[in-house]
Amino acid sequence: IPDPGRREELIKLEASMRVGGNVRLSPEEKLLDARLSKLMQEEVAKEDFPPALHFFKARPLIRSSPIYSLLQKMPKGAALHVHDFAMVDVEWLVRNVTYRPHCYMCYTDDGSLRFFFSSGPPKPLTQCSPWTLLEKLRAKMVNVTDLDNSLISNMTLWTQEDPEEAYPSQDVVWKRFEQAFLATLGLVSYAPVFKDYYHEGLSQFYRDNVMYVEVRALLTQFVEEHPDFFGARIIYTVHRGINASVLILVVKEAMKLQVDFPETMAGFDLVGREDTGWPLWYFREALSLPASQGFKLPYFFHAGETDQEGTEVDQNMLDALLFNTSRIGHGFAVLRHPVAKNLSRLNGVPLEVCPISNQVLKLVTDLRNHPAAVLMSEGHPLVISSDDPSMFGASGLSDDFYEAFVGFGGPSNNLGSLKELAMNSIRYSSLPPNLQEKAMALWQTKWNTFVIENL
Ligand SMILES: O=c1[nH]cnc2c1ncn2[C@@H]1O[C@H](CO)[C@@H](O)[C@H]1O
Repeated sequence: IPDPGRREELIKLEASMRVGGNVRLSPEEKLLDARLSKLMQEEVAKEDFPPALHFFKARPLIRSSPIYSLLQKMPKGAALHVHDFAMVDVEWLVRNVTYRPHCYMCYTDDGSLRFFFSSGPPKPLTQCSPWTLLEKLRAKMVNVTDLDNSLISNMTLWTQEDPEEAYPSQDVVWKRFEQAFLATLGLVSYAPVFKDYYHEGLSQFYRDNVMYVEVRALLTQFVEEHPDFFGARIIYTVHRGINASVLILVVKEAMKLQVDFPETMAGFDLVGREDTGWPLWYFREALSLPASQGFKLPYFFHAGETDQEGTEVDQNMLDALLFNTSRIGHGFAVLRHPVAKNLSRLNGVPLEVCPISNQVLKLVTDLRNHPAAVLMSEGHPLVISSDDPSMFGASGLSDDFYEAFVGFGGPSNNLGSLKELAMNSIRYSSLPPNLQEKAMALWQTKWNTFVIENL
């Protein structure tokens, strides 16, 4: 016969193990926590429970939730997993960038877009329509809005259609995803646009109360204009489809960048779909190069962004840890790899969890079933990030924080969980210790204000 006292004890023990389970709350924080807990009860009682729905359908429900408005105002710390060309609202790219002079456009045979800035017509691309100057095209059109809307939908996965019908498989969604990146690339890799793009990207995160970003980006004048922003660092990346011999050259380049720009370079990573790319072990010679020369090149590997069991790629998490990765991008496969999971925990190597990305790219349907729901309950080191917000119709970090906070454990979470997640993002960032301390102190001040203002 269970002893009620013992039961109580075990429930408390579990609660103390969660992310944030040991955070002690001040009297003010307790008041806010009580309010939050009431809101959470109302949220989980909703018939259309947002984390159970595809984000494209859930977004209006999320955005009208009082929890979302709190999360928006909350100082969330750092965004540690964000891709370069997926930071800024696509609307901005079309309405601002494609209206600049010298912007050429063409359609590929499979209906995707390519752009190029050039003073005269660029060299024709194979399997692509002839280039047209957008300025000329728009001058001839009666309805430019339709054109602009079609450009927008070409550069994001966001759709009003049923997402399950639009993207029936991982193959389909990844193909569209990579095409959208290629379209964006032609706009953003033009130097004047590049500068504005990063400024705009950092602004979008800053407006969402994020104070530091780790991205494949250049430092801009943004920090001077916003002294309470800690800037951005670059994780230099290359696509995991390249040859092992080419990676040797790329890693050498990364080492050089690390020496030349120690304050901007955070380290190195490989990107692209894991299931169709080379496994990390294939690149072992190149990846061993820095350490074999006594050189410190921090790694931030994408690993375990797969639901395929037992493939070579499925070993990426363990290999990332063996190569001494500083963090793991995604780590969705973690529950199937107990040894990798223990190593990540013992060595304090956090997983960068990106809930909306995993849902849109079809690793999980209902976010309550995301592996990070288990990790949260065990107090595993993790941070929440947004991966490619512009591709998914998300904004800053708030949407992903909502999905994690409400979806991964719902009422088991409290203000302490949010506090710990935000602090984790600073603690696990690659800011050097002195800046980390400064960032944490500033974050604490912002947090106290947030608490008082939202009691
Ligand atoms: O979730 C992701 N996993 C792996 N690779 C990604 C993800 N999101 C974006 N990219 C990769 O980043 C490149 C642009 O920096 C894109 O081409 C895409 O391959």
